[in-house]
Amino acid sequence: MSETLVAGIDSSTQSVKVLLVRAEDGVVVDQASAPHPGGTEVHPAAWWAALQEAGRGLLDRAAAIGVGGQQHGMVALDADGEVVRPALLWNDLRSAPQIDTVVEHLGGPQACADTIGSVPPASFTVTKLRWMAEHEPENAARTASVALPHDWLTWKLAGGTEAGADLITDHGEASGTGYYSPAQRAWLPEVAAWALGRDTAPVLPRLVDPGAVALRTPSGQVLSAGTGDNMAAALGLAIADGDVVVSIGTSGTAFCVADAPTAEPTGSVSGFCDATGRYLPLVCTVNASRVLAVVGTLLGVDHDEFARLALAGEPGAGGLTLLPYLDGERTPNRPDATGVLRGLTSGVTRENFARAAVESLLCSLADAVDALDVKPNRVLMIGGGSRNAAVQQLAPSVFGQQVQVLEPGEYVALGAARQAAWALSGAATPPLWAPAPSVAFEGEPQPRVREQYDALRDATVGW
Ligand SMILES: Nc1ncnc2c1ncn2[C@@H]1O[C@H](COP(=O)(O)OP(=O)(O)O)[C@@H](O)[C@H]1O
Ligand SMILES: O=C(CO)[C@@H](O)[C@H](O)COP(=O)(O)O
Repeated sequence: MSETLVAGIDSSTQSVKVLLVRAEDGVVVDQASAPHPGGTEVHPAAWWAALQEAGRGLLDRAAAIGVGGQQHGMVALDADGEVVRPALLWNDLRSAPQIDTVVEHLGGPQACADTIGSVPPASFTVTKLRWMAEHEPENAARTASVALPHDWLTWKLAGGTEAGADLITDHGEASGTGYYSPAQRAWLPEVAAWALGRDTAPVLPRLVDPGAVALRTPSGQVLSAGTGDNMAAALGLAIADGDVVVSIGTSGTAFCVADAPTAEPTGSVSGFCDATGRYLPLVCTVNASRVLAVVGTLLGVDHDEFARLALAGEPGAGGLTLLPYLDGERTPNRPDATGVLRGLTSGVTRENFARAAVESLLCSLADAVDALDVKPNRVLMIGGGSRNAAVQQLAPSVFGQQVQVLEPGEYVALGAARQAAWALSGAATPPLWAPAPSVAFEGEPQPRVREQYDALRDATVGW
């Protein structure tokens, strides 16, 4: 008897990854990836071209397909379904000035968080729509519908050509827009209309319930609702209460599952929905694996040599402290920040420079975990940066607890595949797949590392 295969897609910031997975037990039978262009403004056609390249010979073998994608990106479509302008991505912080406008419109920080689940950072789509209305009114006026990266790709897979005709999304992705209510689990079209500076709301994707069949491809394959990449990772890892996931990709994220929506008024925690009908409070930073890449490039070394150098450095990096807000920062909200290096002396070494970079990344992620305000039973680490031996070995001493590093894998794409298998099965709950293997790392707590970092972070407010 032939096995049933499903495909999971992760259309993330730097690349697209496609997994072909056995529906029955989640075993990956084939995979491929293709790069995305750099920058924070990308034409969606580039994602579609990359997906076609990576999906060749894989997607057509799947009975069902699920798409996970980088969250928040603004894909504005005109009445003919054409892209109005290149998408502004989650890490494009030009709409930071529009945060206050949105918060004021919704009645202040707490009212805003109660209405849309979050005090929106510049990543959220609503601030980008508002930016477009203020800076490109002709594009705002032409916008007939608004999708997000995974919605648009799912629509393309369904053969969509008419704006709004069959755009779909899920509650997880919708909760990152800023014109959706996690408490009511419904769109707020009036907020989208206001953001675009007009009376009529754009067409918003139809909300599909977790586990439902959303659409079909022209050849009849099931398309599940898809979701944002962090929700997909949560589904791929099948996280439970007490688990906190730390993901080190282009973004750094810390998230957990919850029974009730979050409405945190400081703006640190985004109150998302997950992909199973529950909630996913999440803290996100924009400077993650790139911090390691930038310092590694300056030192002229590859990932492995960089890790070796960092592990040969001293705890606290001999007093060298890096504040890693290289490209501005989202959490804390410092969109205009740049990186700061303190404690540079003539005794500086390559080892301590590498060490300072790893410690700074881990401290910013430890801040993210703290902002969630939960006591983790388990910290699970995923993402490209978690493959770095120095990150793995130093994380427990910075987080002050054991860290489980998941075996290298594409957990966003795996979660999207699990959602596809769920939709295909018609069952009430996702299929049970074996948990991904992980390695546990332990370490002596090093409070001095965080003290040094906290002092620099707090001394540079307003820089
Ligand atoms: N061993 C490693 N050490 C440090 N960084 C790494 C290592 N392996 C991969 N990366 C980084 O991980 C990033 C990709 O991670 P990924 O989770 O796929 O990101 P995204 O989903 O945002 O595209 C790249 O920036 C790459 O440089
Ligand atoms: O904005 C967020 C979460 O709110 C980011 O986590 C994006 O979803 C991008 O993810 P990666 O490409 O870094 O995985």
